[in-house]
Amino acid sequence: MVELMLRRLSPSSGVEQGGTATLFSCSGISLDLGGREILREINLHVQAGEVLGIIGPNGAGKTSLFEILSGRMPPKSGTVWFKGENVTSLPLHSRSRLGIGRTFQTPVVPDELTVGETFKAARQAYRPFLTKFDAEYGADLVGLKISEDTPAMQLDTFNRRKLLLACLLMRRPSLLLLDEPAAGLINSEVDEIDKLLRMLAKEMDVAILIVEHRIELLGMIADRILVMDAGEVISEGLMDDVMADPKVHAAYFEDFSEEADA
Ligand SMILES: Nc1ncnc2c1ncn2[C@@H]1O[C@H](COP(=O)(O)OP(=O)(O)OP(=O)(O)O)[C@@H](O)[C@H]1O
Repeated sequence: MVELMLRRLSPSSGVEQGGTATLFSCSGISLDLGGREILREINLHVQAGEVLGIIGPNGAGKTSLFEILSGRMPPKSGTVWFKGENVTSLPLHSRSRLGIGRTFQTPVVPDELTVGETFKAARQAYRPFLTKFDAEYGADLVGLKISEDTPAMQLDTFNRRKLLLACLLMRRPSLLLLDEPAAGLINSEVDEIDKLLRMLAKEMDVAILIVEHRIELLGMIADRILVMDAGEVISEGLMDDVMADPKVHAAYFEDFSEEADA
């Protein structure tokens, strides 16, 4: 009992941090793959309605971190907390049920299904099964205006991203893990994603962790930025502050000079 209380009151449990209720957090996350250290002692936290942007040069470990936070991969060590509970050992589908939704860099849609069938499969993916109204709610939120009979494979990148996001949103998640949601989009589409994410966070209180290379998008929507390099967090804070951090300059500058030398 005492241990449980300590767990609940511990800052790393994410219940109370800096005077604000933390919805989701991780502490001491490390990961090895193929005999290499990929992540080392990562800590982060996010509260309801907050947008945390994650940036870093290629290979910094951002996607690997999302694999762990979403439950697709176990860490070597460390803990993931959601709504005050330790969810480190829960797989992806169990975390989805609790209210964690994740999107991927590449918006892969089902080969053989239409838009309507994709929604149906998502509605029935796990209990509680959802209704057509839930699917319409998700489609309305993202502004998806495509006939149900359209094969999902025929959708362009933007509508694929919208379809996949709608399938997540119809479950009313309280946390979204978004891996480069603007990749492959043109500027007007990025603006639409920007508005949608702001609405989800600020009007619907959804917490968002977003990995994104487009600094201008993050500058508009992120409340805080966390910068990763070579598997570690090297800077954290407001966008202007992290961009002025010499460690961040060094991480990007060294990467670019290595690319130029190659
Ligand atoms: N299955 C794996 N086995 C071995 N190494 C891996 C594996 N997956 C990723 N890595 C390595 O882990 C490191 C981090 O990769 P990761 O994709 O997480 O970085 P990232 O920051 O998301 O990069 P990008 O911005 O290019 O998407 C890279 O060096 C990558 O080569």
